[in-house]
Amino acid sequence: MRMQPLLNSRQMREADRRTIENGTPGFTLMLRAGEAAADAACRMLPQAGRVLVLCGPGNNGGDGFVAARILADRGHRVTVAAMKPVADLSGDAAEAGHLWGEAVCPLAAADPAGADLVVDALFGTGLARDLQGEVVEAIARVNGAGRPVLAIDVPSGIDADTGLVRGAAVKAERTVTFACRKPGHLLYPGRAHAGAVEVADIGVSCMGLDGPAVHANGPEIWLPAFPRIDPAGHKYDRGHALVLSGGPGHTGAARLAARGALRAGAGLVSVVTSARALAVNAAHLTAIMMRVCDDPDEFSDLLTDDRFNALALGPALGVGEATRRWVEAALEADRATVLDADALTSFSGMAEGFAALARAPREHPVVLTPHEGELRRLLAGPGEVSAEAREIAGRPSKLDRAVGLAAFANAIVVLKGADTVVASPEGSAVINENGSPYLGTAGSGDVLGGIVAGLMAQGMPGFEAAACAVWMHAEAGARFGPGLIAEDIPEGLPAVLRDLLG
Ligand SMILES: NC(=O)C1=CN([C@@H]2O[C@H](COP(=O)(O)OP(=O)(O)OC[C@H]3O[C@@H](n4cnc5c(N)ncnc54)[C@H](O)[C@@H]3O)[C@@H](O)[C@H]2O)[C@@H](O)CC1
Ligand SMILES: [K+]
Repeated sequence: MRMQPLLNSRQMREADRRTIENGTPGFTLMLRAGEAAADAACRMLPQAGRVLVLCGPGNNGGDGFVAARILADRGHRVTVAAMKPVADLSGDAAEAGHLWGEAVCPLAAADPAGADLVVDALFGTGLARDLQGEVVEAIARVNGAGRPVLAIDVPSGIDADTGLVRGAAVKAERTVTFACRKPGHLLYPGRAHAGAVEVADIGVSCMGLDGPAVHANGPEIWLPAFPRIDPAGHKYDRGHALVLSGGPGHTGAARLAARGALRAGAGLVSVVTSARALAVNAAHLTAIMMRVCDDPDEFSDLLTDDRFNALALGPALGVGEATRRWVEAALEADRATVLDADALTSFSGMAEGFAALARAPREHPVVLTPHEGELRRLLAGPGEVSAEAREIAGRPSKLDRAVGLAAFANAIVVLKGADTVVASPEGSAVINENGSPYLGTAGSGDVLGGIVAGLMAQGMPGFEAAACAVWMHAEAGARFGPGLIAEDIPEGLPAVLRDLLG
């Protein structure tokens, strides 16, 4: 299993530049890129057919001209429509335009409805601003025609770094990209626009580049750090996770999280419950134990016992001062801690105060698991918030928001969604892609927090535990499929673990 780096457009330009400096001409790279695109097009259209290639003004368009030449040589009827006449192109793209060597029609005349396949080579990693005018119209015609579309490198109009639509964006059935995928292939809406993404090796290395280390999430990231069971060990070697329960009527979330922690392999898991909620918790728990704490001071006393080594709190605790005090007690105790839901929302408009608590010197990791709304409420109020916090909340890119909050709070951040991002305070991140829409079900996030805590209870480092939990949670959910409810996710973990651990 190899790590899958995701390079942003600046890193990709740097990788191209280094390859060219090391002796491979840029035009050679373009020929390889164009050939890879033509190969992908032929797989989509195995019989000779009508292919419309749309070429932009830069090197993405250059790849398109090369692909057009190869497709025509292989017997397809190829029409090229371009934003600029070949005479106005420069550099490698001009050379590619000459290689095509046949008529080019203006973009406005392109007729996607009359094609069996559309090859989109308008813009790639060089997209620098929102699209306007005739390109937007052409993209609307392509998307409206309903013909299969192959995008070269990135669906045009998708920002390769953020996955956001810049004005308008092509909807592709497949995308062929070069060297490695870009964050915009995994982040929505880019992921939906890209369709199936294949990576072509054109002789450009993605390794050893400066800047953020962003990867696709997968076992190669965290399996080496996965806690291995000692054949001679016992449950006390595998940690004791505590999950805080809400009051009577709000206890289910904690039990879901606790079940996630136990299935993830924690040796012992206890639900911390008030005396008032004890009966209802007791009625529903068997392998999971209970501890009664009626206030944060009792919780602090409990935490003088250092066998309790991982904590999860937030879901169904209620928003307000009381929950803030439980969070303070948890953070002061310096255990591996997961904060979710109400534990975050209770600090709405108090981002600085929250960050000060989380940033206090500590030995054990803090993992925050907000969804977008919780991140926004934490960082942007309502209430007085610093310009720094507001700026992070307002970043257009999900990746940048996650990395920003991680640095701000000196915590690992799991920014949840269909394209969950896990970010470390140092700026590295993974983007998850094995999820399924069925995971968006009540209580699903509670189970996730519990899995993170369960892994950390076994000594797994915070970032790896978070990335692993996100992946296993998504995998269990995706395998279950339709009808999934949160209770099914912990029960799906043993099969996932069996496959992972062999
Ligand atoms: N040596 C290389 O750099 C290689 C690049 N390759 C291809 O080159 C692409 C990157 O090429 P470029 O950097 O030329 O970038 P693009 O071809 O993506 O687009 C850049 C051009 O579009 C213009 N532009 C940007 N945003 C615009 C907007 N909103 N409206 C109108 N015009 C806009 C820019 O001024 C520039 O002329 C990659 O995506 C890939 O397809 C491949 O050929 C492999 C090798
Ligand atoms: K493109």
